[in-house]
Amino acid sequence: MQPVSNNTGGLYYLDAPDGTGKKFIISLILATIRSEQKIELALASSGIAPTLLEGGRTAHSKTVEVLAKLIPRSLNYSKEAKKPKTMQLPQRLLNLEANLEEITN
Ligand SMILES: Nc1ncnc2c1ncn2[C@@H]1O[C@H](COP(=O)(O)OP(=O)(O)OP(=O)(O)O)[C@@H](O)[C@H]1O
Repeated sequence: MQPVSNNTGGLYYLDAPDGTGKKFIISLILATIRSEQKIELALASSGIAPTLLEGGRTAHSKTVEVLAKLIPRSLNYSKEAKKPKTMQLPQRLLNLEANLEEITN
């Protein structure tokens, strides 16, 4: 939770044998972030994984479209400074099914 609290972000890979609590720990992370009224998107590349978590979504072109709309709207431009004053982005884009190839590329 430290990278979320400190807004530092990061890439973390959770790998463990079947039935050892991966979904359990991800659900806890999701619930904790959402309880702080922060934005969390849980994404997966295939159909079944996102259905296992609260608010999970399949990461496909529709998701990218939604993000593209969401990001400019979340910018609050200062007319004088001509640069973004505040930017509210999801605290975490949680990819539920990243494989090693996707991570290393
Ligand atoms: N820390 C925990 N305390 C109590 N129960 C737990 C804990 N972690 C996991 N469990 C329970 O163990 C079972 C398996 O956990 P979970 O489904 O999260 O594992 P998984 O690693 O995601 O499984 P899979 O690899 O099959 O998808 C669930 O019934 C879950 O509620």
